[in-house]
Amino acid sequence: MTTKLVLASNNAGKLKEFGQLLAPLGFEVHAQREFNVPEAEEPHPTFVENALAKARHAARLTGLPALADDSGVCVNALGGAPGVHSARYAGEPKSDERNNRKLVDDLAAHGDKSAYYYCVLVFVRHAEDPQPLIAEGRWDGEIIAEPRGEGGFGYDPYFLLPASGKTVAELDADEKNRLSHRGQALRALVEKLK
Ligand SMILES: O=c1nc[nH]c2c1ncn2[C@H]1C[C@H](O)[C@@H](COP(=O)(O)OP(=O)(O)OP(=O)(O)O)O1
Ligand SMILES: [Mg+2]
Repeated sequence: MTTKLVLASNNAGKLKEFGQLLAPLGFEVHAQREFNVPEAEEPHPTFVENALAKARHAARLTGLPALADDSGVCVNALGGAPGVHSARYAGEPKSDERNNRKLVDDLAAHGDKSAYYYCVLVFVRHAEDPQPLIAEGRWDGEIIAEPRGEGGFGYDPYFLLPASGKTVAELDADEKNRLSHRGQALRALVEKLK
């Protein structure tokens, strides 16, 4: 049986990746935009609380099971910033270009460029689900000052994978999904759905 679910995100990059990751698994996936679900508030200090808020919001407004992702880049020399604030690091309106510029500027004086992507996924069967399924993923790398590559989204052109010498934006979609924080989290979540 195929499970129909709503993806509680308006981020085009995430939606594309979830489409690729979920397609082979037999889910019928709909973006929340198809149901005119407005962006949820994300006021919380943790990824898991924000992901839960997004999932409940989409489930409440659609009556469907919902999957939400809260994610970001955490930079060690910056005490874990931008972290949960990654999407709005350089303020409103959200802008990947300004976020990336601010990140590079903020890191310029630091020798330690190590960072990691972090993703929490929350699945709720309905808005009041007392047992949300939760999974996480982490992906280590370093922040570089000059962008490279055209793939991915967000911070990817500045996120270097030292093992391959490539940025995430230089990976093809399948490679990114195999390695990424989001791919890891989704595979862990799917195990819990079984
Ligand atoms: O694989 C990734 N490659 C590059 N950048 C990424 C990735 N994963 C998260 N990120 C960055 C983008 C954004 O600056 C923040 C997520 O913020 P986050 O609030 O979870 O998502 P969002 O507001 O863009 O869309 P939505 O809340 O509708 O899902 O972390
Ligand atoms: Mg957001």
